[in-house]
This record gives sequence, C-alpha cells and structure tokens, in this order.
Amino acid sequence: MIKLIGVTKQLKNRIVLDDISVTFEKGKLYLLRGHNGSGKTMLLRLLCDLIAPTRGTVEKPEYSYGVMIETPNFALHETARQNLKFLASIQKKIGMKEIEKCLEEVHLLDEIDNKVKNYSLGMKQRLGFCQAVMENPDVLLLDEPFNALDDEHFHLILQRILGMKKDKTIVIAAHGFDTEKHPVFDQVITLNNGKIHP
Ligand SMILES: Nc1ncnc2c1ncn2[C@@H]1O[C@H](COP(=O)(O)OP(=O)(O)OP(=O)(O)O)[C@@H](O)[C@H]1O
Repeated sequence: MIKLIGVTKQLKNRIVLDDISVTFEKGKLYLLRGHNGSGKTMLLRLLCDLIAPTRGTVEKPEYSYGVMIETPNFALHETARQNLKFLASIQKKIGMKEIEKCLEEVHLLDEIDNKVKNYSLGMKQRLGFCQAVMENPDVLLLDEPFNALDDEHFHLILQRILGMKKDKTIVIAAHGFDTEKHPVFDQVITLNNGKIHP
C-alpha cells in the first residue's frame, strides 16, 4: 500500500501538487485524470521517487516499479532487442526469453530486430509499455499509455493491464479515457490545479 498524507510539491513559485492525501492499494487499478497541467505526471513522478515532496509524507514499503512516463526514451538507432536487452541488464532480473514473450504479447515480436527509429508512434508506445511491465514490477505507473493506439491495440493493452492487476498496484494517468464505455477502474482520481477534486 502506498499512502500519501498531505503531500504538497512546489516547483519554483508554483504549487504543482496541493495537499494530496490518497491511498493506492495492491490489486487495484487507479485512473488519474484532469486537464493538461493538472498534476497527473507530477503525482506519478512522486510515487516512484523521481521527485520528493516539499511537504507531507509518503508511506510505502520497498517496491519495484515499472514506469512509463511521457515519451519513452529509447535509443532510436538501435533495435527493440538491443534497447530492452540493455535495460534488462541493469537489474538482471530477466533475460531474452522474458523480453521476447513480452514483445509477443504487445504484437511486436516480428519487429524485434527493427530499429526503433522505424517504429510508428503506436509501436513506440507499445514498446514503452513492454519496457514498463517486462520485469513484473509490484507497482506499475503508466502516463497516457493509450495515446496513439488504434482500437485493436487499445484493447490489447487494456486487457494486458487487467490481466496483471491481481498482484500489482497500477496507476494510469489519462486525460481522455472513457470510463463509461470501459468501467475498469477501481478508483478514479480527478486532479484540478494540483488538488484532488472531491
Ligand atoms: N520544472 C518545472 N518547474 C515548474 N513548474 C513545472 C515544472 N514541470 C512542470 N511544471 C508544472 O507543473 C504542473 C503540473 O504538470 P504535469 O506535467 O504534472 O501535468 P499533467 O496533468 O501531467 O498534464 P498533461 O495532461 O499535459 O500531461 C503544470 O502546471 C506544469 O506547468
């Protein structure tokens, strides 16, 4: 469980997260929504320690994180295989077999030896998703994971996320998700100007 209590983040003179208190539990899927600039990405960054709170506390045990925040930064002149192999070599938790399985699940195995610069936006997005989930993290943080995906791949990624939900905490930031059409979230958190909308 990740518990934020009265968390405020100030960057220069700007309050980007304002007195946020919220709990994220294991086995649940959360949606962060809100307008551009409302603080969704900042909250994801805070959850995985990329930024520290200015005030307030974050209570959480040691977790492993899978993160896809903003445009994933791949080495464009290298292939998907080379990129993911390099990333996997940092933690040494998985090998090529797991990487290939993960690429297959997002329909990219046929492109494994293609350079990332030749990928379409939607392919890069799926590669970013693969990178975030391949090491089977406890906490999965995804910033706009459905951007640039066609219907088929939207459903593919959504089903993958739902299939992984049981033993993870998953937080998705997406500003345009149709929650009526796809009522899949355990909790929807709306941010407005850095504050949680009640
Ligand atoms: N380095 C920085 N210094 C000051 N303010 C910043 C900095 N980075 C971001 N901000 C501000 O923080 C606020 C929250 O930004 P954030 O990226 O979290 O929004 P968001 O909800 O993810 O928006 P989007 O939907 O456009 O991705 C914005 O007002 C932004 O201008």
